[in-house]
Amino acid sequence: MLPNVDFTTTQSYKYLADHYVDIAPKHLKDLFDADAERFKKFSLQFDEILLDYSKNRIDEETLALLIQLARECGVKDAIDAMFSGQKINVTEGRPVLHVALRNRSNTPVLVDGKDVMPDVNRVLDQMKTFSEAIISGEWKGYTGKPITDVVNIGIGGSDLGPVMVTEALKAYKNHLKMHFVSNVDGTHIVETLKSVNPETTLFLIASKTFTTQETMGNAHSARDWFIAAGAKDEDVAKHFAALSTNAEGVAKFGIDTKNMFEFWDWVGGRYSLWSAIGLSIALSIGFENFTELLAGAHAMDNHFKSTEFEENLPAILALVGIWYNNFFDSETEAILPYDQYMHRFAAYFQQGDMESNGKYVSRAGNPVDYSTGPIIWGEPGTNGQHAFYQLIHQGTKLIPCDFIAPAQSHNPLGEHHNMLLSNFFAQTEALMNGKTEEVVIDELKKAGKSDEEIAKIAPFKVFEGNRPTNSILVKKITPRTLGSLIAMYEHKIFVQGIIWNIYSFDQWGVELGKQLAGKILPELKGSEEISSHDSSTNGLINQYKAWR
Ligand SMILES: O=P(O)(O)OC[C@H]1O[C@@](O)(CO)[C@@H](O)[C@@H]1O
Repeated sequence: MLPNVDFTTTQSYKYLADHYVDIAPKHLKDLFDADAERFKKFSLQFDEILLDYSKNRIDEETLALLIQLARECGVKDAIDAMFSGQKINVTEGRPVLHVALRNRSNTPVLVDGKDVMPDVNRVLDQMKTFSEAIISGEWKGYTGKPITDVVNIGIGGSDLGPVMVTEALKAYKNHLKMHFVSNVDGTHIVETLKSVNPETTLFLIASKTFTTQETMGNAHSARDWFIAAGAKDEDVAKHFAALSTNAEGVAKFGIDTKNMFEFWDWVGGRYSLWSAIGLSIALSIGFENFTELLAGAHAMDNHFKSTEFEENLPAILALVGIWYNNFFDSETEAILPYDQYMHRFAAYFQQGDMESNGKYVSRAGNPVDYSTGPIIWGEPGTNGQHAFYQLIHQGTKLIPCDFIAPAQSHNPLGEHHNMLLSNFFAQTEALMNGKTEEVVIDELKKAGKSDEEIAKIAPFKVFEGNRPTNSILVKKITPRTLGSLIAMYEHKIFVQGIIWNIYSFDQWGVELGKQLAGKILPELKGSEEISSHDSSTNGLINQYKAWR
């Protein structure tokens, strides 16, 4: 099973705490000035992905101690436990095996003594056959027309992954128009249904549990709309498919289980885009490209489980993140893709990271007394530069940032890509070097400012710098490199959870709100005053009922 080590009691943690005192006062500029080989020492390449982590507040001693920390916390054993199908999702009694979904080597993966690969491949074959029939137009709707629009109805891991990937790989998409409905707010389904024709629309009801309130509500509304448009119950089979682990729930909803694409309870929702939940991806970019996505992730899996931590991209990202989170007290991490197609990448890892490591109870069952999962946020560059970079450059908070960019654009147009990449390079350089008062004053003098004007404005134009970043340069965002990138971040999250001694695989924290919403929903019917809650909740509910 998983190790149960309080990392703050390890020898390497103690050494790191001492080392922090030594390295914290050093400026990144000085670290670079002192070592011409710094970029070479602190960068790694995996296939067509370059990770430059040299603009971090580390030296070789820091890295060695962080790697020692990973070893003392049993990270390698934990990796082996995950890949071998041990039930490391202890609070739900399940293995954590999204890696099996993309195990293109087809080496056996045993769950309760049974190899899961035949089932994984059966569903992949079913996805291939189905997606090819829809894409080719061979599959006809109830009036004999081919499908033109696909509406994926799901939320959380049943939405964020498909949305992020189909957007990131838009350059590979075919003629099918993809739509994603997730919010229970009626606006989401109403606005979507305005733009589609019931005769040529396929609905994918994506839900691991097939009980999620938002998804079931939207699914029923879609079905009501479909029947109200003139279709009959028997036509549902031509226009509704289910992606789920819950065959009983699917049948109860009225979807033919022939149109069900199953996956299993050892697939976490936030790790499910590689499973049947990825059917919308296969429909959007074609099954072959979907298998390329799987292959890229599989390549990263092999790298992760077989590479020493010194050369291990997910491990390095994880350890550098722990350095800031637990020694510099940073609270957030920004993911900044300089690629408009990757505009949902940060949002995807808000669930991936925060639902995994947003935990305060250790694997021993006790509240922890240290910081765990960071707040993940971000927007594509260069837009972020015109929104929140002010705070990253001159705010009082340390915000480690991951800058991601492709060397090749899918839309080469004049100087655009050079302009984009010039900003990608310049921002991490500026965050590292800053701008000294001396330089500011010199610039103001050259601009003809008087000494009095300079004295007034100079302090506001100084940049401390010393703000850490990772730069991830990808040759081109393709299904394969995207698969590797996503898996790299998944494994980074895994390593951090192991070191923080928490369970990264359940999500009990999302349950309480759902339970209370279930109690409040019936109170919203009728017009009587509500008094069963605290005065705030009662006041809000009663005002809502008065106004609606
Ligand atoms: O796929 P489903 O079972 O409908 O769950 C949707 C999402 O709901 C959760 O918040 C769990 O309740 C996420 O973990 C999950 O991805």
